[in-house]
Amino acid sequence: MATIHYCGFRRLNTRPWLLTVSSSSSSSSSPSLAPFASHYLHSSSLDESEGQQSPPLPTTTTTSTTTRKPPHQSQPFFPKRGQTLELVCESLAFKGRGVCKVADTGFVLMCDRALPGERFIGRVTRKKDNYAEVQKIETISPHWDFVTAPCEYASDCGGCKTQNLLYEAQVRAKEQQVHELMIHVGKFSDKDPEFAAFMKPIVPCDIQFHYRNKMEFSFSSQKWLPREALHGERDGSNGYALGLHAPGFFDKVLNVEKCLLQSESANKVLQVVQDGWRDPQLGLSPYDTHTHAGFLKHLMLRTGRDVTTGLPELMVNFVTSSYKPELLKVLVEKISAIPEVVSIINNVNRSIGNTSAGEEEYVLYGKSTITETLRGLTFQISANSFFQTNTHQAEVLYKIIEDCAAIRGDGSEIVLDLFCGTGTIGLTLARRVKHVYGYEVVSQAIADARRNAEQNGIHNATFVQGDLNKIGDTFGDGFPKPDIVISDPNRPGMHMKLIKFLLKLRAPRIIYVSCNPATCARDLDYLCHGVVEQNIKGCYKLRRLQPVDMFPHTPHIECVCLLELV
Ligand SMILES: C[S@@+](CC[C@H](N)C(=O)[O-])C[C@H]1O[C@@H](n2cnc3c(N)ncnc32)[C@H](O)[C@@H]1O
Repeated sequence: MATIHYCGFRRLNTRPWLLTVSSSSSSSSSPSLAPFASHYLHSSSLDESEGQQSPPLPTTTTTSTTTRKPPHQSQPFFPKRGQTLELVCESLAFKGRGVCKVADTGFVLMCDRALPGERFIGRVTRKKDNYAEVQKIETISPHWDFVTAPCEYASDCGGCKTQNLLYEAQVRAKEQQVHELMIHVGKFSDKDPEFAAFMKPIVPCDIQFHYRNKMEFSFSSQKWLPREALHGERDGSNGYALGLHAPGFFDKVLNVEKCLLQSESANKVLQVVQDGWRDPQLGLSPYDTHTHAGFLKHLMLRTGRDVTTGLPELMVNFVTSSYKPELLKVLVEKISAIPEVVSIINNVNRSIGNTSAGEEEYVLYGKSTITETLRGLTFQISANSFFQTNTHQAEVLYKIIEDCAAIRGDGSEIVLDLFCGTGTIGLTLARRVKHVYGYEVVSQAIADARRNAEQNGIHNATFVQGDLNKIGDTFGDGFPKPDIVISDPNRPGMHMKLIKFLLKLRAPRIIYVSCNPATCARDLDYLCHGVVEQNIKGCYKLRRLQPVDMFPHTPHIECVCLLELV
C-alpha cells in the first residue's frame, strides 16, 4: 500500500480519512513493554474495558482524523477517544492483546484480538497515562502465521483468543512476553551472559485441544449475539443460553454446543443438556443475574480417569439456586446413560452472586468424587476442589519442578510448600524428603490435601490453613528451616511480608511457580536484587526460568523459576 511519510506518521493516500500510526512491521522488532508494565502488575483479571459494546461504525465523513493537521514532529502523539487509525500489530502482550506502536514516538496502542503482523483499522476506546486501547473494526491484511480457527465460536468467545494464530507463533509470542517482562519489570539485563543461560525456551503443550479437565458453563436468560444477528426475535427460551460469558459481560452468555478445549466425553454431556434443558415440560429456567429469579446457574463438567482402567470418568455438577432434584430428574436420567459419567452432583448456591461453589452439595447419581493420577499419585477430586486443569501438561510442569528441586534422595530434606492448594506439588516430592509443610488459605483445599496424603500412604506431610498475606513474626516457628521452598501463588504474586520472610529465612533454594509472568518478574526482582526502597538486600540468584504453555490458544503463561541462595 502506497504511503506518504510525514512527520513520523504515515498517511495513507488510498484512505485519506485514516491516520496510520504503525511502525515497522518487522518480526524482529519487539516493542518494549515498559510503558505499560505497571498495567501488567495492577490490572485485575477482569479488565472492565474488555468487551465493551463498541460505538457505531464510523463513516469517512465523521472521522475526526480527516481534518486533523499532522502534528509537529516534536509533539508526542496522543490519540483521541473515538479516533480511527490504521495499525499494524507487532507482538502480543498482557492477556494476549496485540501491541502496536507509533512510528518515531513509540506511543503504544493495545488491541484485543489483533495478532502479530496484522494490518487493521482500529478505533481508540480508552486512553491511559502512557498507552491507549483500541478496538479492531476491520482487518486489512491478516497476520503472519494465520491459521483457520477450528472452533466456530473462536471469534466471539473470550476463552480462546489466539486460535487463529499458528501454535508455534503463539508459544513464540508467550516466550517473548516473559523475556520482555524479565528485562523491564524484573530488571535482569539481557546483556548479561547469564541471562541467556537461565532463560530457557518455552515448553509447548503436545495436546492443543481437549486438554482441559474442567469447564464451567453458565446458564443465562440473555443470549449474547454478534451485532449482525441482534435484530432477530429472542423471546422466551429463544433468548436462553448455556455457554460461556461473552468477554466483558457478566450477564450475557454465548451459547456453546461444543467446546474444543474439553474432552469428547464432556462434549457428549454438554450436547445432551443442550438438547434437553429448554424443553418447556421440564420446567427449567436459567438464573437471571438481574432479577435473581430462575433455577439453573452453572453446568460444571470435570473429566478424570479411572485409575485401574485408565478410561475417562466424568463428573457433572449442576449449580442451582435452590434444591429441587425433581426438576433435574429427566436430565439426570439421560446423562447417566452416558457410560463415562460416574458422578452427577447438585451444588446449591442460594446467594445472589454468580459463583459456582455451592453452600450445599447433593449427589444425584453415582459417586461424590472422581479420580486422577499425577506423577504416580492418585487424587480424589470433588466438585469444588482445586486440581490443575491441564492434567497432561501438569505432568510436564511437575517434572520440571522436581528437576529444579534436585532432591538428594537421602530422606533428609525439608520442603516448605507455600500456596499448596490440595497439596499436589508437595505430595509428589514427599516420598524422597524428610517432611513437607504446606500452607494454603482455603480450608477445603487443606482438607483435600490431608485426604490426598492419607490415600497415597504419605505420612510425612503437614498441611496448615493460613493466609500468607497476613503472616506475623512467628510464622517461621511452625516448621524447621526448609532446604527447598516451593511458592506457587495465584496471579497477584507474593505479598511483601512473604518476600521479606523469605529473604530473612535464606533457604538454599526457592522454586517459584507462577501463572502471571509480570508479578513473577516483580517478585524475582525483590528476591534477587532486594527491596531497594526499604534498604533490604536480595540474596538469590536466578538459575533457571522455564516458561511452560499450559493453556494453548489462551494468553495464559506459566513459569517455573529456580532461585539459589548466594
Ligand atoms: C496457583 S494455585 C496453586 C495450587 C497448588 N500449588 C497446585 O499446584 O495445585 C494458588 C493457591 O494459592 C492459594 N492462595 C491464594 N491466596 C492465598 C493466601 N493469601 N494465602 C495462602 N494461600 C493462598 C489459592 O487458594 C490456591 O490454592
